[in-house]
Amino acid sequence: MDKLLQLDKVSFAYTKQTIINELSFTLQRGEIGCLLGPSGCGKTSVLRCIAGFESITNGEILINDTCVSRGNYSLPPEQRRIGMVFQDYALFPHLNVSANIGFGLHRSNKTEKKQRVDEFLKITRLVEVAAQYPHELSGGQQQRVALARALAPRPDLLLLDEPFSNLDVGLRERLSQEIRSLLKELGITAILVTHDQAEAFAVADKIGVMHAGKMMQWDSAYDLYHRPANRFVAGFIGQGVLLPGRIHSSGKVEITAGILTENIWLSCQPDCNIHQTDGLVDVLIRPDDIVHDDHSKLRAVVLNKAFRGADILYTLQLAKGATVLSLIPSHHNHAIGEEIGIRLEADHVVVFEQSSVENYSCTSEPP
Ligand SMILES: Nc1ncnc2c1ncn2[C@@H]1O[C@H](COP(=O)(O)OP(=O)(O)OP(=O)(O)O)[C@@H](O)[C@H]1O
Repeated sequence: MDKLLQLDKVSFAYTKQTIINELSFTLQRGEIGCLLGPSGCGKTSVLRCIAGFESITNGEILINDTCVSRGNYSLPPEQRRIGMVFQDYALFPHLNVSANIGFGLHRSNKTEKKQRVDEFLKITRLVEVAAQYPHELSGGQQQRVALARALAPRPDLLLLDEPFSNLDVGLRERLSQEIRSLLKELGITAILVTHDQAEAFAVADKIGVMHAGKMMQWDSAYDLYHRPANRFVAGFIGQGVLLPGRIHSSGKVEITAGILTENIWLSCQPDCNIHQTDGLVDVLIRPDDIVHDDHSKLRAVVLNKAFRGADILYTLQLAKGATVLSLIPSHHNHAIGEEIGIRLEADHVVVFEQSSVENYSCTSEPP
């Protein structure tokens, strides 16, 4: 694999307000990356810097190992070989579908242009509506036109800014999977911006979780969920609760809320000093770590429940007062206030040091 895009300690400011703060990540050729984070954390600004619409204040952006942006230099957007799909699609209303798709092909002759437009009409399943205008199309069709228009000039990199946000949930899910298949088939390297985790998980190979202009973690969906680098990522990705715990000198972790009968082994990074901090930690417990078991001695009271179709997400209160979440198959339909049996079934847990501002995330592994 080779690097297609590299951001190295990129910073960007509007007037004096820092918007992006020493952000770094790398995307390999053919990979799909996603920037995920709360509103205003700077996701769109990162795309605009990569596209060359904004000048960065520090750091470097490289595409195909060539620097396109640094503090005092910015290659013009039209020379970056980048395609963009915006939230509102930005289709030209006075041009029909074919003309919209062909818009960026000004370097091709007439025959080449027609061939390329026909190819992308087919790829994006728009042949039947080729002569129609944007206002005559559904939201999903408009989005496919925007995608075809961005892909037709064969860019090195495709940037997608919240491309599904105007579509209803069902269509979003279907189109996000369709787009992933299409990009993979064509071998296109792409970055998607979204604040929807399900969308990021469905489309991306690598996900960057951003917070206040900083990259909190750039990783696979699996590692973001199971090995979050800090408390922000642990709270932002998936669901779960942090329960107080204690690390024993044996290297095992105990959850003081009393949900463990046996302690779990813990393995930490070499630079982690968690064992020297009186062993006080917060242990991340995910809803899938707590299973329903009628025979368990550990009892919990149903505080709340959210029906999810196949499962119900229960909020449960333990005897010692702590609250946990549990994802239980929905045929186990318990009433609020009912007491049920539960047990912890976790292959691994993640812990964070309680006392330090620094966040150490340690993951337990079987001995
Ligand atoms: N033209 C501008 N002038 C000044 N500040 C701006 C401008 N555009 C964006 N900002 C600020 O930059 C910050 C990051 O905005 P950006 O749009 O990159 O965030 P985002 O993560 O994409 O947000 P959202 O998910 O809401 O689209 C915000 O605080 C925003 O107010």
